[in-house]
Amino acid sequence: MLKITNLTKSFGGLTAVNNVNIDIKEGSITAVIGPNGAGKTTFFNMITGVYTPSSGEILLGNESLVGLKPHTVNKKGIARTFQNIRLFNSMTALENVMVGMHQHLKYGVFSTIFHLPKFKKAEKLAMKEAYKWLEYVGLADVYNEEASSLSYGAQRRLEIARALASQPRILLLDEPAAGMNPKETKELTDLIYQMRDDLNLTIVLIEHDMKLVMEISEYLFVLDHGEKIAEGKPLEIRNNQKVIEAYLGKSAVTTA
Ligand SMILES: Nc1ncnc2c1ncn2[C@@H]1O[C@H](COP(=O)(O)OP(=O)(O)OP(=O)(O)O)[C@@H](O)[C@H]1O
Repeated sequence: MLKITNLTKSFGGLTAVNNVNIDIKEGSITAVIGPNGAGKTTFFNMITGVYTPSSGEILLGNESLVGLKPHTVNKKGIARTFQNIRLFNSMTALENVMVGMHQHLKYGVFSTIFHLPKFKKAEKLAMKEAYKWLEYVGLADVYNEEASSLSYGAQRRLEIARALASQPRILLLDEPAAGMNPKETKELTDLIYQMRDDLNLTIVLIEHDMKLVMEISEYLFVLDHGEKIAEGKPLEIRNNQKVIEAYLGKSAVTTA
């Protein structure tokens, strides 16, 4: 579904992602892992149009995403969450989800400014739809609370609801379990399965929580210093010498 070929991104003299090839299968739960600074977020930023690759190709089906702006990539069916939660803190949970939907709303600027009936009707529908997504991620009871007042786990769910509201086919989750307690992580795991199964989503996640990654991913790609050093099923990755060395350091492995 997503075919990434020879993808490279350099910042001045630093090559953050170096000639990486990754295929993401439709309907899969795939993880991109690697030590700090391996290039994982840069990789997501290229897929979502935040960064233009220095070279390489990103194909969604037969269509290239290279050079497209983030909102265009989103319209094509790719949504994401961020490593550092990016919500509108003083807006309610419901309003935050409505922001995620704006691309799909059909009223024009004129109707919006003058609050014409067309706008009001569209807004009502949008609120209903946004509420549905809050219900889906288990946040219906806090729909009217300010985002900043929600627990950390709830804020991460709210980001997911906002991403879902843009009706993606592929959802990229950047460290979704960061800062979560074990109960929240378990609930997140259930939600990820649920999204894949109910919504036919393809899910790609960057995650440092190895327990979660090994449990939930069907396939993994491992980056280290910008290069893909391994790919495979969880068990293969767990036993891969290169991966163990990347995480622990070569000296730690040889002296162990
Ligand atoms: N905009 C930028 N300008 C310059 N260097 C950058 C930029 N973005 C990322 N880098 C560098 O690229 C490298 C890869 O960073 P990236 O954030 O993609 O790694 P990561 O695998 O997501 O790390 P982490 O797990 O710590 O989030 C790092 O050395 C980082 O400092």
